Amino acid sequence: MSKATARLAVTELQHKYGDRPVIEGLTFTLAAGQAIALVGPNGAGKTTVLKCIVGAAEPAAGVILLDGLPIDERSETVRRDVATLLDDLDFFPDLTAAEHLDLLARAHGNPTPEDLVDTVLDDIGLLSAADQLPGSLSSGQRRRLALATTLVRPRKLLVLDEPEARLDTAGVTWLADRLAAEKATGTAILFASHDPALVEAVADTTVTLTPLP
Ligand SMILES: Nc1ncnc2c1ncn2[C@@H]1O[C@H](COP(=O)(O)OP(=O)(O)OP(=O)(O)O)[C@@H](O)[C@H]1O
Repeated sequence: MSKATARLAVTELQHKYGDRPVIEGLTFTLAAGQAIALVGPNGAGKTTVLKCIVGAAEPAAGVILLDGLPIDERSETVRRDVATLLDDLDFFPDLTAAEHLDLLARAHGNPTPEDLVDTVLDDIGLLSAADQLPGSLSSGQRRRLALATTLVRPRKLLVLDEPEARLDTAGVTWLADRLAAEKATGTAILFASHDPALVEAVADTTVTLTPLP
């Protein structure tokens, strides 16, 4: 795949915490409509790579290009095109599940998101919890709501850290189908996962990281 056509191109990425290298010489390209899974044991550096890509961590070296341009999380284009779910989200305690999604969709330029919000809530199995406050949702339901935030906004690249976390079996099956549908509409997906079945179902390419000595 040529770098010119890659949605995301990562070249010779290096990251250190203090003096300790965690990522060294990582290179991969991700095309529109494709998915790459980052796999490897705890501490291998998967989250660190994702953080470098979304600007939450500063690489020590390397180049990260989104559609051929250096990725800059402050740019409007990047904020529009890259939908990210890394950690658990902090929700507003006094906004319902539906209001969170509504707010996010409007912030990303959709003036009439009601139908979309209903569809996504239904899709993610939270329609009956639409009017609940985050504090009254189960941890799995909160995780579903967090995933839903990536689905009510524009996106060309989805960056997900262990999206399967806290989902039940049906939820993981839904997630695999949903990510496949995302790919079919041209979204590129970079995700870290410890679930071999999800990786098998979604990833076109697997990048295995190993902890550095
Ligand atoms: N803020 C930090 N400061 C110092 N070291 C860190 C920091 N964050 C992560 N590390 C270290 O960097 C290494 C990679 O961590 P990272 O979270 O990227 O791994 P991971 O592959 O995502 O692990 P897991 O599968 O447990 O989520 C680990 O050794 C971790 O201890």
